[in-house]
Amino acid sequence: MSVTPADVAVGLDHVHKTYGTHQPVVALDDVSAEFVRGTMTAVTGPSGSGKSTLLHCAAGLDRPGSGTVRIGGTDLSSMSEKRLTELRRSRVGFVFQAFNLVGALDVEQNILLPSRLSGRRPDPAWVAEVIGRVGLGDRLRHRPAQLSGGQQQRAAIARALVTRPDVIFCDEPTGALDSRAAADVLALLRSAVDEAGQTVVMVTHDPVAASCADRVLVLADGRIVRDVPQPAPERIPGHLTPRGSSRPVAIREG
Ligand SMILES: Nc1ncnc2c1ncn2[C@@H]1O[C@H](COP(=O)(O)OP(=O)(O)OP(=O)(O)O)[C@@H](O)[C@H]1O
Repeated sequence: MSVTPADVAVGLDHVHKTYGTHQPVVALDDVSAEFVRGTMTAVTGPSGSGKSTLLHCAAGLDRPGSGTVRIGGTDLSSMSEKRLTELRRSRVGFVFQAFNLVGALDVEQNILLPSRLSGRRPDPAWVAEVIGRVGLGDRLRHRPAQLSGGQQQRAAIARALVTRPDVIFCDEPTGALDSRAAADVLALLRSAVDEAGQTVVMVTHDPVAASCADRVLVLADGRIVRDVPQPAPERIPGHLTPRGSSRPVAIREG
């Protein structure tokens, strides 16, 4: 099936990124990739291969030295920092290994923070649905430090979902979690793709997480060295929603 420009949620075209000037490190070396709407892509590869740099450039958190990045057809290179921030707030969600919740705010305040920052009042019914999906209805008044790692990551996913972003970028979302909590997080990300049609781009070292994606990109030395569609389904944990299924994903409460 051919991909039209309208199908592309995020596109990188000949992206180069170098750090430092005296002894420059080439982090991305002529990377081109298209992330299709309504799909989950895992980006994997050895330490230092450029995964986080790719994610940061694709999400508009960092600017490439050359090449172009497009989100929903909008070229980020000519945008001012202010417009880039607005675009990130309205179109992009982030989930990080370290959760990045604000310790002084409770769960509900954390979940609503991106909406507050963008000055948009989210639909209360949608907020309730997101909170229900991540199974944190009875933890809304808790601070992040009072939650388990898995609960904190589910709060971070709710925070990413609440603005209904086109794309959710994840950097090692299961890296700090045990296997059960990781499975819950992967199920939530999968349902964002399969049920809400969102696009997930996930950096991961975890082969189980990668096997939940529709496609795996492997980086080495700043280049894409493999592009694997449909990784082996037998490696997908049995309790996750299979690709293409519309079955709801049950998340444990608590
Ligand atoms: N701020 C920086 N200054 C200098 N070099 C950097 C910087 N950030 C990354 N690098 C270098 O760029 C290269 C790619 O780094 P990057 O963090 O993207 O790799 P990674 O694949 O995500 O690694 P890991 O799996 O260890 O997180 C590495 O050689 C790294 O040392």
